[in-house]
Amino acid sequence: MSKQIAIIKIHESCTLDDENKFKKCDQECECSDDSCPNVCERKECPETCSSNKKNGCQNQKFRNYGIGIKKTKKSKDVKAPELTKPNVEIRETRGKGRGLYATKFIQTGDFVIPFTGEYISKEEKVKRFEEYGAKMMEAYMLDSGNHTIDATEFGNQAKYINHSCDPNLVAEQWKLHMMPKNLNYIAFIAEKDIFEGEELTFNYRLSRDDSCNIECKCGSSNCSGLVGKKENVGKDGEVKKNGSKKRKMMEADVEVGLKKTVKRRR
Ligand SMILES: C[S@@+](CC[C@H](N)C(=O)[O-])C[C@H]1O[C@@H](n2cnc3c(N)ncnc32)[C@H](O)[C@@H]1O
Repeated sequence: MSKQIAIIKIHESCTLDDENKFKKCDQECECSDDSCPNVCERKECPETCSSNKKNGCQNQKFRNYGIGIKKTKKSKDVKAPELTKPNVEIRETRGKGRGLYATKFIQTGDFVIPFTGEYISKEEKVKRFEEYGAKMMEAYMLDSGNHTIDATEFGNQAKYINHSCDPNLVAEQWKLHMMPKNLNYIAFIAEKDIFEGEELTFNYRLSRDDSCNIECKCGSSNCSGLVGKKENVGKDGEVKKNGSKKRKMMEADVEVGLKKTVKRRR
């Protein structure tokens, strides 16, 4: 069995426009798009946010999935969330092993699924790779910035998301209320409308250290040929081979740390 790894590196910086710059997440705020300061900064709102609002707070997706729930004195008065399950299922693909598929229509900007697992250091990642390799086990890992998230033993369905050079998901880093500030949580957000039965994919963007020589079977017209291979982007930002303009922009976003926004809806 081969070792498997997915690495992402994402930089997010909130750029609220002048009108919303000094806005606070107050009773009027629906927390459903970037006009909410918390959503804009990719921070989940505190659970008490819901009870202050007529229509509830829409920025509770990790908590609704069961992540980051901590009982506090205040939270005794707040109803525990009814846990939501993502509209996805694992299926066998053609030539890529298992994959994750949509079981319902998913709209652009929707939160699809978080990536869960154990948070480990870079040193532990190297150690575990060797251990998994020795045991002929597949390793499922994602780089969250400060840590690597190891989903091999304790991950959710998100570990079965395959790579595509023309993906329909983007991985975002989020901070959760009451959770350590150095932990980045990862959410997969729909970058396009996704129809029932479609495979969910994201761009692995493997770093040079983690690059692999697996032939990419994503089937997209801008396929780079290898799973997660970084394209050859010149100084002028021009992709040297096999790159579409859209892909070039995404690469540039990552390289220079610009904001990559997917407009969120309710
Ligand atoms: C994180 S796993 C994804 C789930 C995996 N398909 C499975 O069955 O466990 C990553 C591995 O899936 C396969 N894979 C993912 N995307 C692929 C692609 N576009 N083309 C070929 N193989 C792919 C490769 O073997 C890669 O190492």
